[in-house]
Amino acid sequence: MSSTTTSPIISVQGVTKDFGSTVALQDVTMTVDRGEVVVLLGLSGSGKSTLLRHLNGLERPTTGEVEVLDWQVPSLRTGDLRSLRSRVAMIFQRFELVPSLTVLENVLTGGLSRLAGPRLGLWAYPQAMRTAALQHLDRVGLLSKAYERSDRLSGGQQQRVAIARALMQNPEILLADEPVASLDPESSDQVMRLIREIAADESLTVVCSLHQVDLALGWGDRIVGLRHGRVVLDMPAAGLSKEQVMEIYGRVAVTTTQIEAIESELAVAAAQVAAREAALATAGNPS
Ligand SMILES: Nc1ncnc2c1ncn2[C@@H]1O[C@H](COP(=O)(O)OP(=O)(O)OP(=O)(O)O)[C@@H](O)[C@H]1O
Repeated sequence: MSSTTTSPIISVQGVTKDFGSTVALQDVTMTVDRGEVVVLLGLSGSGKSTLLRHLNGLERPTTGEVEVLDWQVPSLRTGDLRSLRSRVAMIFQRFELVPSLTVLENVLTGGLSRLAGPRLGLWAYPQAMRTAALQHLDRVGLLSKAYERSDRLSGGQQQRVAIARALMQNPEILLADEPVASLDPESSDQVMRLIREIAADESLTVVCSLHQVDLALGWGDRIVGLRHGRVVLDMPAAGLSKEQVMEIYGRVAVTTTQIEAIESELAVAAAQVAAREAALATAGNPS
């Protein structure tokens, strides 16, 4: 009998992140296997972006460990950090394209880390890179827009350009930070479907933050729920219903946060009542 064990491509162990008095992440532990498509699900402010940014070294944990592609991310210095980021692409809610550049030039910037220096203009890039950029644009269905200024495109199209730019890195991991939060429902569906198809075709590992339960349920292999910086749910998406997710969120809200707050308020109130009763008793029985 043979057994195979694969180590996770991403491992986050006991990560806490403070920004001054704000605790953005609290003792977060999660792993992602190669080829997995994981959704980070949580409300605004739950820590999704902060967690994603730890995975490519944009943030360092206050305590805890982050290992990605066998690198201990928080201790990486500039050169290794650049190597890590060339293998870990990221797309953002607001696309982060250069508005005045053409679509094709924007895609080409995704390959800059492979070149010795910055490039100005389309023809400054090697022919092979221009060909690859056009292929990626074709992949996202925007070949016909290659020579248009990127700010002339719709939001959904701009996000598809950002995906093509990410593909220029030949990444192993794609981080997507609320990639459809600025899009209408139809464009959102298109973009989410595209990411899923590309992940399968390219054997990409994907970690994507979302706040919409409906989108998350039909999409990822696994859902990791965050609330107030804590992991409150980590389950395969298959078979998980919206009610279950909402219920788990509700219960966690009540058990960990609200009950603690209510209990401490009750303790204060009880102490005040006891003090008042003692004062009244003393006033009523002067010795
Ligand atoms: N650089 C920072 N400085 C101070 N506080 C920060 C910083 N980055 C994040 N935070 C705080 O950390 C908490 C988590 O923020 P984060 O952006 O990770 O949440 P999120 O789930 O991604 O929410 P959203 O979708 O609204 O961005 C929030 O309270 C936020 O205000």
